[in-house]
Order: sequence, then C-alpha cells, then structure tokens
Amino acid sequence: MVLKKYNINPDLALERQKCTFDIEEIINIFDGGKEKTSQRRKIEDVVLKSGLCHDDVPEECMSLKERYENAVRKSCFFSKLMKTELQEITGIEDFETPAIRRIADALFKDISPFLLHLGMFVPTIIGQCTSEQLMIWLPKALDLQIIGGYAQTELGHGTFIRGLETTATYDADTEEFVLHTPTLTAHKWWAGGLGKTINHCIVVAQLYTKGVCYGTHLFMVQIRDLDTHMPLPGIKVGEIGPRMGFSSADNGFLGFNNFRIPRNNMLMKHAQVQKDGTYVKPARHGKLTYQTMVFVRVTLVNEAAFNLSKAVTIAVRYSAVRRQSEMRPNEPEPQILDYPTQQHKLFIGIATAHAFQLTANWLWNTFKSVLSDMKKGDVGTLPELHALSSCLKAVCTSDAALLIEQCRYACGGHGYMLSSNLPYIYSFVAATRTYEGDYTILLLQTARFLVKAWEQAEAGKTVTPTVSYISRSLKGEKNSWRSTDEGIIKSFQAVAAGKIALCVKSIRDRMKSGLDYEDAWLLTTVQLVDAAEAHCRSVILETYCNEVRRLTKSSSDNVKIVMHQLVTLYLSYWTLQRTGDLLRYSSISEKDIDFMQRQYEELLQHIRPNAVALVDAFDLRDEILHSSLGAYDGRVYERLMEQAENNPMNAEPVNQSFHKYIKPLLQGKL
Ligand SMILES: CC(C)(COP(=O)(O)OP(=O)(O)OC[C@H]1O[C@@H](n2cnc3c(N)ncnc32)[C@H](O)[C@@H]1OP(=O)(O)O)[C@@H](O)C(=O)NCCC(=O)NCCSC(=O)CCCCCCCCCCCCCCC(=O)O
Ligand SMILES: Cc1cc2nc3c(=O)[nH]c(=O)nc-3n(C[C@H](O)[C@H](O)[C@H](O)COP(=O)(O)OP(=O)(O)OC[C@H]3O[C@@H](n4cnc5c(N)ncnc54)[C@H](O)[C@@H]3O)c2cc1C
Repeated sequence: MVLKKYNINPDLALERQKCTFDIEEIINIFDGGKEKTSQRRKIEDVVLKSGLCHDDVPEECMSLKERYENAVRKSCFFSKLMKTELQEITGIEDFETPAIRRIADALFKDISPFLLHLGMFVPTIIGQCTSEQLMIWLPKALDLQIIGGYAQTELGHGTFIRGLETTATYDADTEEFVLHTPTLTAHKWWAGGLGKTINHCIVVAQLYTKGVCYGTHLFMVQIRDLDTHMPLPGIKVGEIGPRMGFSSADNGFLGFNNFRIPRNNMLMKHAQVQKDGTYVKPARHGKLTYQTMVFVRVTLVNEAAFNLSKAVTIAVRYSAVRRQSEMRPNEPEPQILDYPTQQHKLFIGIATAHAFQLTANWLWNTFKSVLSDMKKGDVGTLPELHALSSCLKAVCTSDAALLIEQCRYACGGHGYMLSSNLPYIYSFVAATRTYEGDYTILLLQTARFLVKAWEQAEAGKTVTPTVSYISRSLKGEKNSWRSTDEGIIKSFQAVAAGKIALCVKSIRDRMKSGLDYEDAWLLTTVQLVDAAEAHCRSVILETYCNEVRRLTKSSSDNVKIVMHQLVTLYLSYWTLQRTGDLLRYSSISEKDIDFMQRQYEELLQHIRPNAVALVDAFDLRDEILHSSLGAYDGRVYERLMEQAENNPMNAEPVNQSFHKYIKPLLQGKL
C-alpha cells in the first residue's frame, strides 16, 4: 500500500516537544555508532525507493495462495536487490545482517519463504562443510543459484533429535548415501520454504555405515529439478497446511523413498565417512552438528528485541493519540497514556526492548568469541555458550511474546485489527518460543549446566563468570538487600543460587530414598526449569546494567538519565514481580518492597514525558511498522477508515450471497 501523507496529529506533536534528550544519540547507541546508523538508513532508502514494498491489495486481504505467491515475488526481487543495487548504491560491502533483517520487514507483514535460506541453510554450509564442500555450495547459495532450507524436525519428533527416524545408509559399492523415510512419523515436517520454494535442503538423518548407526548427521540434498522445479524421483514433498502465523513461509513435509545422494553430500567438517565406509568421529565435541541451532538461538534474542520494539512503538504512539474516559468530572478526556495502568503495561515494554537488544549484542559477541576459540581447537567455552543461548532464547522470546500481547491489550479493540500489525508481530514471536528448541526444553539444558557448575564449585573448582555467584553462595556469603543496581543484581543471583541449591538437594534426597539419577532428575524438573529461568533473569539484569553503563559513558547527561531511568524501571519491575523469591532467598524486607513499589510508580511518571520520544528512538519507519495505529504521524482514525475503505469486501455494495441465500431466507424460499 502507498502510505498517505497526513499532518502530524497535534497530541503526538506536543509529545515530541516534551522530549528531554537527543533522540539521535540513542539511535546511534543501538545501531552501534553514527556510521552504522547512516549505513542502515541508506539500505532502508534503497529498499523503500525500489517500489518493492507496494501491494495492490493489503496482504491480510489476500488468499493464502496469493499471499505466498506475492511473498515469493518480493523475495526474488529483494534478493536481486541485495546482490546488486544495495551493494552498488550504498557502497557497503560487508552487509550487517540486522540492517537487512530490519528492512526485510518492510516487504513482508508475514514471513519470507526465503527466511531459512539465509537464516539456516547458508549458516549450516558455513559451519558444517569442509573447505572443498564450502567452495562448491557457498557461492551458489550466496548467489541464489540454489535455494535451501533446514529439514530436521519430523512428524513424530522435534525436540528429541536422537529420536529422528530418517535414515542415511552408506553404500560403499556406489559411494552413495541412501536416504529413506521408514515410517509415517519419519516424514520431515515444518521446514520453512520446503513446501513449494526451495530446491535444496539440509537434511538431518541417522547415519548408518557398515551396519552401525552413528547418530544424526547433516546431508545436503537436492529435492527439486533446477529447471522444472518438479520434485526429483524418490522425493515426496508439499506444504503442511494453514497455521497460526508463517502463512507465506510454505512450511513443508518431505519423505524419501530410497533416494540416493553422493557420499560427498554428507557435511563432513566434523565427522566423516570414508570411501570404504569407515566412520571417523568428530575429534573435539559430539554436538558440533548442533551449531546452526546455537547460531539461530543467538539471533532469536535479537528478533525478540526487534519485534517487541515494533509492538511497543505502535502501542505508545496509539496511546498518545487515543483519548478515553475522564479522570475528573467535566474535564476533557485524557490521553490513555496518562493512566498509570497504561504506563505500567507499556513502559516495561520499552525497557525490555532495550534490555534484550543490549543482551542480544553481548550474546552475539560471546558467540563470535566462542567460534574463534573453536577455530583454534578449543571447545571449552561451548557448554557455557550453549547454556546461555538456550536460556536467553527461551526467556527473551517468551517475555517478548507476553509483552507484545500486552501491547495489543493496551490498544483496546483497534489492536485486534490485522491492520494494527500487532497480531502478526505476536504470531511470529509466539512461534519463536517453540521453534529452535521449545521453552521448557532449553531451560532444562541450561539447568544441566547449572547443576554441573554447582558440583564443580562444591569440589573447589573455578566456574565460568556467568555462574561465579554459585561459588560465592557456597562460601556462605549472605545476601544483604540494597536497592541499588548492583545490590538488586546480587539479590537476583542469590535467588538463582538458592534455587539451584534446592534442585541439587532435591535430586540428592530423591537418590538417597532409592531413586536412580534419571528419575530423581525427572521429578525435580519443575524446580530445574524455575532455577534456569532465575539464572537467566540475573544474566539479563546484569548485562543490561553493565551495557548501559558502558555504552553511555560518553553520552550527554540527559541520555544517561533517561537510559538509567529505564534500567531502574526494569530492575524495580522484576523485583516487584519476584517478591516471593526475594523474600525467601534474599534479605529484602517489606519496607524495601514498599520503597521499590513507590520508586516504580514514580519512575512511570518520570518516563511519561519521554515515552513517545523513546519509541521514536527505535527509529522504525512506517513501512517497517505496517500499522494503522503506530504510524509516525499518529493519524490513527484516518488510517483505520482508509483500511476499511480499501477492504475488498467493500468493493461492491451488495454481496452476491444476499441474492443466493439471505433474500431467499427472508422470503421463505430457501
Ligand atoms: C538439546 C536437545 C534437547 C537434546 O539433545 P540430545 O538428546 O542429543 O542431547 P543430550 O540431552 O543427551 O545432551 C548431551 C550433551 O550435549 C549438550 N548439548 C546439547 N545441545 C548442544 C548444543 N547445541 N551445543 C553444545 N552442547 C549441546 C548437552 O548440554 C549435554 O551436555 P552434558 O552431557 O555435558 O550435560 C536437542 O535435542 C535439541 O536441541 N532439541 C531442540 C530441537 C531444535 O532446536 N530444533 C530446531 C529445528 S530447526 C527450526 O526450528 C527452525 C525454525 C525457524 C528458524 C528461523 C530462523 C530465523 C532467523 C532470523 C534471522 C535470519 C536473517 C535472514 C534475513 C532475511 O532474509 O530476512
Ligand atoms: C513456525 C515454525 C517453524 C518451524 N520451522 C522449522 C524448520 O525450518 N526446520 C525444522 O527442522 N523444524 C522447524 N520447526 C519445528 C520446531 O523446531 C519444533 O516444533 C520445536 O523444536 C519443538 O519440537 P516439537 O514440535 O517436537 O515439540 P514437542 O517436543 O513434541 O513438545 C510438545 C511439548 O512437550 C514438552 N516436552 C517434550 N519433551 C520433553 C521433555 N524431555 N521434558 C519435558 N517436556 C518435554 C515440550 O516442552 C512441549 O511443551 C518449526 C516450527 C514452527 C512452529
């Protein structure tokens, strides 16, 4: 749709006059510097001027098939733009994925069918191929001569990778692997782009050679003819059917009937099958084939932050424009943003988007540093990265989904309109809580690491920095509550340590009473999930505080003030959310809780004048927001009427169903 130009809504104009800080300074902080902001804006300009974002009919009014076809059209032209004009026009050679990722949302309200190509196919090639394999597939993939996806999950198994049933049996006579789907539940299920779009995919299958099963490995498989796009003989492939979101992502199913691929199509960076069928196991770590999942979990923290920032921008701008009810008799109706309960719903969304974005950047740097250790042959830092990326993916996607839904509540009935974009944002983020490792499963992975860290610390060994609080707790360090940033973080660490201690005790007690370790663990899993979540909270709180302190060192005083107000709001909010835990594991008193409650309510008042400016500082263009409620000009009612008028249902004054059914019914002739 072409966005109509309106004058700024007067309420929103007044809000912007109240701003106490330089918005551009905050934008630069989140982009990673002035230079990066300017690069991102150049990329956005190119894409927005390309005309690619235009739809004749709103996406939500198209049929599923039309939506998919439209998304393929846009994905193709967008890919071409990325390969050619973007590089030429902007002069940027090294594309920063976040900037490309952001602008991709201007093209799709829903999801690109190519998402998995850059999201998982290319990263798997980079992380799992030998250098010879890399030279064959990477240039083709980057040049889009082949388009790929990632088919791991099956109809019967997603979480339990070791339970996957697809087999890849090596035939030394022909030097080929035979891929086979032995049962109904062995069909690959869910892979994005698989249904109709991609011609290649990474397939995860149980490797058999010389009659022995060596567990799951990755294979490069061509599934469609490059010219006709017909499925190759021995391949059964299709779309899995309508879902809550991801409507244009053609998630697919895939089955193999003794389908043969060359030996060299096993991705052999870590494990190999030699020509004679001899298996060479990975030299360093058994889970290196899971690396792409770790990469995606890391990027999903960024996705959580980005999508939350979109939702809260929409809801805050809407709340500044919307007037409802009365605070006192005979006074004009206030902006709903003036209600403290509305501020309570929304300001935590702004603070959380900051917290997650800075945590995502920190996690990305941690990921890069672990990759560089691994290149040197050191896999010692991988378990901590796995534990961190697991819990952060789980908690950030889950919190973001809840807060996005809260943004929809904050917009009342209009938030329920697809044109608000809030339902789309929610359905995308809701899926991120499940895919790439379900919430509970990933927290249990972190819990494994925490219990091990506890045992190591108990044995007097040094533990990694993110769990060093365990050693302090074991030394008997008592928590004394202080309502400072550092004091609150220490208390959250005391909560995490207390919960881990209880888990360890429960497991040991259960074993003393005769259970084996597996059963003792299983019966403790409710507590283990809780302990991992508490650990994750302490990591986010600490990272957010540290990063704001570091990044605002040379900022103006007013930016320091407002960024720190949000940090304090975040700390106070979580203190009040977790009073039960803090009363149990820290020395917080009722008086301290009263103080935190008052501080929280005062902060809502302090942040109020800057609320619109703070969401403006996410620098999200209208074309990326796609929202009748959240546009920069605040012309909510005009846009709602516009989208109603553009609704194809209104193209004819009388719908044909009147003549077919209603009229006969009215006349008693049906
Ligand atoms: C971890 C599991 C739950 C269990 O696995 P196992 O049973 O094999 O392991 P164990 O429990 O026995 O553990 C053994 C041991 O290994 C450790 N471990 C486990 N995993 C890892 C790991 N990843 N790394 C390191 N170590 C690991 C574990 O801790 C144990 O250690 P100890 O013995 O020491 O305790 C596992 O089965 C699992 O992970 N399950 C989850 C399955 C999953 O995640 N599936 C994902 C399928 S793919 C998918 O869902 C894709 C979704 C869509 C993705 C979209 C991408 C979006 C990206 C956006 C940005 C892209 C930009 C694109 C731009 C544009 O175009 O727009
Ligand atoms: C939109 C979308 C896109 C996707 N894209 C892809 C893709 O491109 N490629 C791909 O391979 N996959 C993809 N997936 C699949 C996704 O990765 C899986 O759905 C996900 O990993 C969860 O696995 P599952 O569906 O088997 O859930 P299940 O494991 O069956 O989970 C169901 C419930 O059981 C619980 N549960 C399971 N095991 C345990 C346990 N051991 N302990 C305690 N509780 C347990 C879970 O917590 C959950 O509540 C996609 C999924 C979605 C929704």
